[in-house]
Amino acid sequence: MNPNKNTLLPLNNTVLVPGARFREVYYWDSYWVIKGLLVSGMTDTAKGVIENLMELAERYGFVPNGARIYYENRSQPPLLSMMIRAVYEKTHDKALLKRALPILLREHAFWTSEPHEVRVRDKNGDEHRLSRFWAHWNSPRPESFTIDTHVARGMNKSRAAQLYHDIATAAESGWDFSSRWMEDQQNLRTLRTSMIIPVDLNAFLFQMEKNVEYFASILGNQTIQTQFASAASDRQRAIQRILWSRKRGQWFDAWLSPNGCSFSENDNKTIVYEWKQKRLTYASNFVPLWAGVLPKGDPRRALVVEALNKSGLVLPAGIATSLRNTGQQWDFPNAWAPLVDMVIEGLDASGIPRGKMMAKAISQSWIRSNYEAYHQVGKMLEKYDATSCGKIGGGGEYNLQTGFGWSNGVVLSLLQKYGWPADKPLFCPDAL
Ligand SMILES: OC[C@H]1O[C@H](O[C@H]2O[C@H](CO)[C@@H](O)[C@H](O)[C@H]2O)[C@H](O)[C@@H](O)[C@@H]1O
Repeated sequence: MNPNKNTLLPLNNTVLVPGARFREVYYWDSYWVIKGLLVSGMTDTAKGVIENLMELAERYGFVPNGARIYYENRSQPPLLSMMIRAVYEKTHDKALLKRALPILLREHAFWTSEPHEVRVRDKNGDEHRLSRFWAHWNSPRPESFTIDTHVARGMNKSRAAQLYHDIATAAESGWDFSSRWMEDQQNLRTLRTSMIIPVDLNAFLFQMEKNVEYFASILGNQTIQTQFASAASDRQRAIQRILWSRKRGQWFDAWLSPNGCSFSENDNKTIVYEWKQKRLTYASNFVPLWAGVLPKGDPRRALVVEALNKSGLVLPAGIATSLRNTGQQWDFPNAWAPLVDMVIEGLDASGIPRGKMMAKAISQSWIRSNYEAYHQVGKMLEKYDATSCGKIGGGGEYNLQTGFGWSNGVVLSLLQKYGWPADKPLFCPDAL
């Protein structure tokens, strides 16, 4: 392949792609692809997937959205450390950790420096640092150029540039697109992605910090171990003070005020934003349970399990992404394998008996629905519809894609975890 005539970024190891339209490596998809590879005993291939991402991170200082030239302006949800942990737990390969550590430090610096990192104060006036998504781009996305220019029609140059930035930033979040990032929760023209502190991103960064602490402890690097233990505990405190709602038993995204801000006491040049939780229901509100933000035995875990149970997101065929049907793909009624997996794993690890039961029940309805849809379409799908067993997903700017990397990975890992009860039919109840 001639890199001057192709948008693909060259990689040195086996490449696994999501499928159909998506013929290149994607960052956060790779975590669930690796889960599937590990279930299939393909550990070396999984290592190769990680090596590809590490090479990209060495080249750019972060892992790009995907292996295409037009994805160089942004990353995606940072799950590299989770991929490394999954492979390490199978192989105990210290050489992998040794190679990964400096790369993870660079990736951490990318997410914890401006403009990704922002400062906010809690109700007691204590200052905290949390991160947001932020693409370095303010033009239409090359891969969806006509669509983006259409969305920005009639806007003046600077308003359009701001919108293009928030569109690309939504792509960095992996949730492209969702009412979650819209001021009025229905119109793409009101996207404000870069002015939101997202729950899931900070949960992923907490995990990254805990993983780096763990890897450093294995490698005997006490300085990094201590530094990251303290980074994780700072973020845990910030997540609890800014994003948690005890009353609602879940975490909510915080919206930054573009006008309301002051300067940091420690350094009078850095902006400290005013913020407000937007208390809307999204599957991402429950990601911190998966990421272990609440320690083992913490009574708040039971509140989260109860809140999820009553959220309206748990439906007959999986977990809905949101409660709002906007026609966007990261909204109701779509159910996505990565979100379903994080919810199931979080419930299972909660230590709450009801949570464990819910995890198993959601897993069964998900496997059934995937199986039924496979039977109808002959392929695994990118997303499903949570409202009814076997129903396929839709919405958004492109047609439903088949293949599909993360759906395959999640179904394999759930089958490995729970098996399938011999006395239970695999087809949807009303299809029998
Ligand atoms: O081409 C449109 C957009 O497509 C990608 O996003 C969607 O597919 C990815 C691959 O499965 C997935 O990681 C992402 O969560 C999906 O929303 C791409 O990541 C976007 O940057 C791109 O504009």
